[in-house]
Amino acid sequence: MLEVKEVTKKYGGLIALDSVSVDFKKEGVTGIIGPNGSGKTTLLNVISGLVKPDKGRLYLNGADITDKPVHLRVRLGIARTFQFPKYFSKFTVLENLTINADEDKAMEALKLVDLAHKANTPARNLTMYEIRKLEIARALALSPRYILLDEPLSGLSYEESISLSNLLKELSAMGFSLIVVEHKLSILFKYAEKIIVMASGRVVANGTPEEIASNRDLVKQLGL
Ligand SMILES: Nc1ncnc2c1ncn2[C@@H]1O[C@H](COP(=O)(O)OP(=O)(O)OP(=O)(O)O)[C@@H](O)[C@H]1O
Repeated sequence: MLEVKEVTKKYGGLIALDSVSVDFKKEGVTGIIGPNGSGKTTLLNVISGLVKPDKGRLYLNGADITDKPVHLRVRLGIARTFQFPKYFSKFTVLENLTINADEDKAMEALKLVDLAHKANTPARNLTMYEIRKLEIARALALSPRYILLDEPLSGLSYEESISLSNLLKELSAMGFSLIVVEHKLSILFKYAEKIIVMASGRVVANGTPEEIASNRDLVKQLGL
């Protein structure tokens, strides 16, 4: 279990996270939703170790990981993807993975996302859909237990979004725990088991997709 306990992060006078507490179980898909600027990406950054909280602690299976740097969190099983994909366009798909993983692990990960046939293609020749899969494969090659995904469907067509969400569902069924920041709610609500709603740096609701969608006041208030 991954636990975020009363985490606060300020940027100058702006409170990006305001005493956020939330638990993530080991399996399944948790969606994080909320208006622009509500703190979703900052929460992923704090969990992955890119951003250090001003207050609060993070625990992985009971162990305090608050002061652990990114690479140690990766070793403990926390990997991520980015809203704006980070990859080396001149490198091949496989080379983009072998920067951080051995070739066997990298090929295994590419097979999981159905990108093995593009292993030797330079990343610059990929479509956005394939780049999103490359990012997921790069996370998978690190043998994670948790994968944090920041808007994985961004820039994809409806059909591509459905395909990618099916892939995420499969990964979840294989035992990976996914934490997904997403704006495409109708698709997210079909494959997430739990939804966390953020507003102004706080968790304002959490529940099943059905519970959140039936909370009309909340949906209206947040413009979701
Ligand atoms: N590095 C930073 N420096 C200053 N302010 C920041 C920084 N990162 C985030 N913020 C601010 O913190 C707040 C929360 O940002 P965050 O990116 O976490 O929101 P978000 O919910 O992910 O938004 P979006 O849906 O637009 O991606 C915003 O007001 C943002 O401008």
